[in-house]
Amino acid sequence: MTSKTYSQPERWLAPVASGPLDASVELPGSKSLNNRELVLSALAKEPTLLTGTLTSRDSSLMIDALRSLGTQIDVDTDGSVLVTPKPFDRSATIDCGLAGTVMRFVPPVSVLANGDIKFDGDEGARRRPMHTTINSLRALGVAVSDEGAAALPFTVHGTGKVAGGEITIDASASSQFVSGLLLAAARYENGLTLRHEGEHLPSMPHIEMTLDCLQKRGVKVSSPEPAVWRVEPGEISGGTVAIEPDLSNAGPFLAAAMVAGGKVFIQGWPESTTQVGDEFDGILQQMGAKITRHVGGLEISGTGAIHGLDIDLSIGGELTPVIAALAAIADSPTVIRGVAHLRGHETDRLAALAAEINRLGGIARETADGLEIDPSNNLHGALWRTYEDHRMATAGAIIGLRVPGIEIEDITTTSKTMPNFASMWMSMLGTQA
Ligand SMILES: O=C(O)C1=C[C@@H](OP(=O)(O)O)[C@@H](O)[C@H](O)C1
Ligand SMILES: C=C(OP(=O)(O)O)C(=O)O
Repeated sequence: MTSKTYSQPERWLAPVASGPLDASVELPGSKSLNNRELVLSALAKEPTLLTGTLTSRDSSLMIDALRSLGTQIDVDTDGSVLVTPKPFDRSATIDCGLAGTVMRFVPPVSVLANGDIKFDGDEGARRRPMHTTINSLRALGVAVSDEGAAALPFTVHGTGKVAGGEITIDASASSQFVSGLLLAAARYENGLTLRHEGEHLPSMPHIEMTLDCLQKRGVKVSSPEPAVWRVEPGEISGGTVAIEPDLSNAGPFLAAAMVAGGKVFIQGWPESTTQVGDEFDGILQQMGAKITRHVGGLEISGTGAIHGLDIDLSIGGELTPVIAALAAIADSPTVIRGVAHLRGHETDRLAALAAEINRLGGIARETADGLEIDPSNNLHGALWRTYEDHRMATAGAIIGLRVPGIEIEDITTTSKTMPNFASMWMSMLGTQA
């Protein structure tokens, strides 16, 4: 399982923008919402129809994982997905690929199975932090066997029910440890009171997204004090749930308008959302963009001028590669702070971004919890390594709009959350005046 790749690696020469853009972009569904709603649908008391879903490696891995537990999932050609909950009555082997949402969300669900559920994933997944998930399941009284490394692979020995109650975890390395437990907790006999004690708590909006998804399905949730959450035991409703467009994946397209100049309209930008990608609005304005919200979407326009900034991105670490790419071609220095946990993402993103920006003749330094990036007059084409990371590939494409000759090592890494990235990028450029 560990050597499995989704598709053959494919080099891709990033296209240079030859003029200002005038594009309208339709994004695929949000990975974070999609995979939360798949989990909640499998745990619900009745079927759920999901519309506007994401079709990508991470969503397929989640569908396969929930099917392996027993859930019936019917995928329609129009992109809607009907999830019919069924008993988790069997043992199973689950491939997490490189998906944080699968490796952190499915184990707390699998404790409800009557059987042994084995989890493994890509080679890179075996390096991602999993100790908090494993420790938290043990704290709930569930037997988990690992190979001593508190990482993938491991097996959850489900008995069909869990008492729940109160546990304390350290979620410094990922908010997904919190979200995974909260998503499953309404099905624990006594619900769950979850307390985080640790140095950092990254990605708060993702935790708020989890609470919001639960609440919308009739689950009683609360946060009695900071870093403490309570999920009452109870039924999870089904019905019809629409998945919003992925605002984190809007990042490269928004950045494109700033690099090439001109404007890009993102279709379906929600008026209100729990997605942290909404933060691009304020951040990119600080970097020089003009943003206007319209009914039905958001429009960004740029002039090609990009300014550096000093920013704490702890609330949205997954936005870092886009900001770092813009910083590499900005006219003033950038400091990105508060994202030490990015070292446990698809790859060590701080090391990867610094190495690749420097390979192009840029000036980037890793700090303990982020990056410092200075303007450079020496940017040139080179290989841009992708480290199996979708956001490394799209970051390279952003710089490639300005700097000729950037070859993306493997563009198929974008299949993790946006398999059509390359063709969407080309059609956006096809609109150049
Ligand atoms: O819950 C989620 O859907 C996510 C939470 C965040 O994880 P971390 O807190 O590990 O950064 C984010 O980076 C990831 O892309 C998706
Ligand atoms: C960190 C990310 O993914 P994952 O859900 O695998 O953690 C990401 O998409 O930026």
